[in-house]
Amino acid sequence: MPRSTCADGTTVQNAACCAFIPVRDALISDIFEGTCGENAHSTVRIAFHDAIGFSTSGGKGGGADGSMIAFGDTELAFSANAGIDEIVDDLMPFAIQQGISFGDVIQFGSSVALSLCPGAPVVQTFVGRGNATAPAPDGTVPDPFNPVSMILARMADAGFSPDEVIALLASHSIAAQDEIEPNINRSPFDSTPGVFDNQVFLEVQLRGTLFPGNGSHEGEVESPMPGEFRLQSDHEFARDSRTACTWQSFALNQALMAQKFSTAMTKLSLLGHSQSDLIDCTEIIPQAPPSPRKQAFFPAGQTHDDIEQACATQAFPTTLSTQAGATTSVARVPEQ
Ligand code: HEM
Ligand SMILES: [Ca+2]
Ligand SMILES: [Ca+2]
Repeated sequence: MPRSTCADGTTVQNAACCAFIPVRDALISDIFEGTCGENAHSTVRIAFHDAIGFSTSGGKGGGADGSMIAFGDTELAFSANAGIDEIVDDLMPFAIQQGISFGDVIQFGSSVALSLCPGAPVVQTFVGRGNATAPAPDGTVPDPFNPVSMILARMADAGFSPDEVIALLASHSIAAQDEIEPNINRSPFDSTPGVFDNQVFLEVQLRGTLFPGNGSHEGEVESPMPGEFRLQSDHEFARDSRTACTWQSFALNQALMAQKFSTAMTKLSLLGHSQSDLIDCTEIIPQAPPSPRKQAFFPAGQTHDDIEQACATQAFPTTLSTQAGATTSVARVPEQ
């Protein structure tokens, strides 16, 4: 098939992708403000919450269909979706103005958001989703206080293996909480929330010693450093025999993490769809800048002694270095 030339001079395999070039540019400038900040993070989160309303055995929604926006009156009232309303307020009028479906604004938007986060992989990205016909029922999105078995069972019901779940949790490298403890909103899950690195896998493996805010809350456990917030579910995934070795493998290998995440994200974005019904527009997704480092580091003041070894078959290596300087508080992600 001959390549088509778009209005801006870009050539693409499928002419339908031309229409998404101005959409991409407007997302970057108007929604994400050119940075891997709150709105980029929230768009990756809604990509999960919208898509996971799906079961391989049916009856749990249409997957990556934009139902989180189209049926927001229903789905945004579910407690696991607390806080998602903010990004819906941005993406809903944007999609209408651009003339694209809610399912596409979420999944295409997530891939574009990732392109602003240094270290993130390009995610194979499809467009052409139709409109949602019904809301997802409550209970499809895991809560951070759910036991590992329960989260793995829910994810398996949607078609994901334990290894794929851990790969998707690389997203918590560009993440913060607002809703569990609103007093310390925007407190991140790792010390580098603007970088898609593997710090979250290393830092969640460190011994928890403090609560960053005012004591404990449901779904929260102690974190290793001031300002950092740790989800109970992340903590348990890092220590459960079913997932600990995969968790550690990502702490030790950023390239592996990025590659497994990318594949799992594409799978997520296709829930409820046949790939052959959609159009592959990956070639208009920009490549993110590289991560500033190739290896994870111990935050200042922490060493290998602070690792809670959990993988039974491979010891955490002693080769990673400690960041220079005194322990500092992890800064909140600025509000957008
Ligand atoms: C599997 C179990 C998971 C649980 C229990 C979980 C739980 C949470 C919680 C409680 C928050 C904080 C929300 C708030 O208070 O504002 C959060 C944030 C986030 N989650 Fe997850 N999550 C899971 C999986 C995922 C997956 C699979 C993705 C994407 C692929 C994802 C992406 C994010 C992102 C990007 C944020 C940050 C949002 C922001 O900073 O605005 N999470 N998650
Ligand atoms: Ca959905
Ligand atoms: Ca990070």
